[in-house]
Amino acid sequence: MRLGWGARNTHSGKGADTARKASSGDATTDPERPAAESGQQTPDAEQRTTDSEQLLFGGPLRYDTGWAQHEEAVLQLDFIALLRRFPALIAASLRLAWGADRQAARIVVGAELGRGIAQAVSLLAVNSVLTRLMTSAPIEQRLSAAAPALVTVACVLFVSALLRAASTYATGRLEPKVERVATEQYLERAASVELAAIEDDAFHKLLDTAQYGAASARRMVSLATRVVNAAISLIAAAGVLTVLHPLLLPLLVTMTLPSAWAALTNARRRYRSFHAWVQHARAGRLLSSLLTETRAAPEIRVHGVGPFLLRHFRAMSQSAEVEQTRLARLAARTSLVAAAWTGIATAATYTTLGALLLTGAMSLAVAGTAVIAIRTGSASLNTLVLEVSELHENALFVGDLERMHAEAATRTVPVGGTQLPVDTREIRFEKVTFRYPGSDRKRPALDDVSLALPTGKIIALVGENGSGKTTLVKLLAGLYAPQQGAVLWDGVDAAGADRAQLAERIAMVAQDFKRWPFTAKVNIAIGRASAAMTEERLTRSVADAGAEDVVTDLPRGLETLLVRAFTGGHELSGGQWQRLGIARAAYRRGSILIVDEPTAALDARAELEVFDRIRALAGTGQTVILITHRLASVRHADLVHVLEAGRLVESGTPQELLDRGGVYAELYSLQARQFADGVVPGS
Ligand SMILES: Nc1ncnc2c1ncn2[C@@H]1O[C@H](COP(=O)(O)OP(=O)(O)OP(=O)(O)O)[C@@H](O)[C@H]1O
Repeated sequence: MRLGWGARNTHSGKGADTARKASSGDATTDPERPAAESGQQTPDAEQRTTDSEQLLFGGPLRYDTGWAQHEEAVLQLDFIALLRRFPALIAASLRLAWGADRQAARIVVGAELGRGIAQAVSLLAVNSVLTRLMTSAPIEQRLSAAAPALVTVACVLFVSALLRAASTYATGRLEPKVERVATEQYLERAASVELAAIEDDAFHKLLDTAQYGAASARRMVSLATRVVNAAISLIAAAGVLTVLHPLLLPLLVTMTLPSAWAALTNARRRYRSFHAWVQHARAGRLLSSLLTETRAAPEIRVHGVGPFLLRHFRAMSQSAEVEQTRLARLAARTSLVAAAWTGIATAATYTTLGALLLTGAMSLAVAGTAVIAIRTGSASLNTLVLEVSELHENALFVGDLERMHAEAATRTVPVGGTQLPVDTREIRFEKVTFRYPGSDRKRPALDDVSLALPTGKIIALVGENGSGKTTLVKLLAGLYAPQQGAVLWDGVDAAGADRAQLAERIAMVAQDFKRWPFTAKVNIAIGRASAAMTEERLTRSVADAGAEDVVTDLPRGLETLLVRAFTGGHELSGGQWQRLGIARAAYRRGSILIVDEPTAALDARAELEVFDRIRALAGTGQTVILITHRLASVRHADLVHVLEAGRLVESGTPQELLDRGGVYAELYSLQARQFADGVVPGS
């Protein structure tokens, strides 16, 4: 049995094409080449990715724009592009650090610049020491001549140590701040987008990849520090080498190129693999959390779902392990090639030094300094290349975060807009047609619906499953905008209205309202999280919802934590939760109260009571939009709209609809007959 996540897998957009091209790269005889040079996946990798996609999604993954952009990002991981981006990377790290803590950023930059200069001075001082020691003068004279330079070396080392300590402290202070700021921005953006974006799988993938951006931003701080330090000490070593002999600098570069190539090749592979496997990783995490989740626990035990989930988890982990092994194998091979290349270049460097010494083109003192400078320089260059490639790799993840910010900005709930009439008398749906974004269903969820919702009344929405009732109230609450037609508040189109003002007026008990893992008190007061919590308002809301018994039964009353698996945690029944949900909506005190299936989990007595309360709320001037399948409860409604397959088929008072003998009357008599059958056996 397949798990079938990501059912919509037949995407044929531009992004999908790019991704398909990317994953069907030329099969070459060198398994490294496609990943390392052409940016294409190996046939092996392609096969395995496809296998995992089959396992996960029952077909090819639906790639989207994010993917195409990652392709570009991967292709940017070549040496020239890296060099070109170097200043931008350092600037990006600085910006992050500056935004998080200016003082610490100043200390890091100052200390690292100081350390680089200290390194150059110490190299020159070492050269001076060697030159003075390697003369033919008596040893005492040589030592006293070298003494000032030796003191300089000691002082420089001392200053360098102090600077290092300062840099370590400031970097340590900066890193968590950078991560916090980046994480906060990520969460803030994610929470501010339209509901449609959250439901869009392409945006979700972007959210997935971008979540690593904050940790990468944190790493970029210390990496940038090390890069700056290595760059300065490399410049110092290169300067000294050029002064000593012009041949030495190219030799130093040749020695270091192989590790640069290896680092970049491996970084590119890792990044590419990450993007190919990110949804796989999320699905794996989801599976493991299902196995430990309290709500899934009963079914796991009664239906024996555990082994099934475990089997899938194992299969997914194993395919991920295969990918890790592939990466490790390729990395080992690349390192081996790089090491051989470095060995040859090092031998050539020291042979050249020997030849220069033998031919008398270089003195012994200069050769000694050259060896030290080459060692320092190659160490710096190695560090530089490794750190720059790592910096770049992390910058790609920060790039994902920036892309997510940019995408989120285009999908954010708009701020400001037309003011809604203060005392709206009627909300009208005018020829509204709505299809869920990305939906491939033939018929829209709402199809050319025109209806009126007079305020201050109880209006019931009735219809069979999937007829569009919930969709209609979601449009009313401004969670979606219709593709055709308009929702008019006394003639003002809600599409251009101030969304904050619109939301302000709505209180909603959705079918699947959130059961927050907090105390009962918070679960109610979260209905208006921006307002200060007051006891009076809490007590009123509990009473309005008829939830007094629920609260009294709780071990610590409103202070009881409503989540199992935490110390002192308590679980409510479905009906008890439902009453708390209504209390939450009552606490919100919106002028329009939407209740979607408010009594589905209630017993007969509670149901009657809840409807009485809801009617009482309408009596205070609140508009109540009621969605229910229990038609007996609808008889007190002022107006009933009946939906069928996304279309409005009937409207009127309950009595009018019964008299008309249409859909409503049919559904009503069906329910009444069931009830009568139960009461009067044999009838
Ligand atoms: N988020 C969504 N994305 C895509 N399609 C959706 C979404 N929510 C609902 N639909 C589809 O829209 C149609 C109307 O659904 P809606 O939830 O409005 O029906 P309903 O009348 O409230 O049904 P029920 O009585 O079962 O709650 C259904 O065909 C459903 O599959």
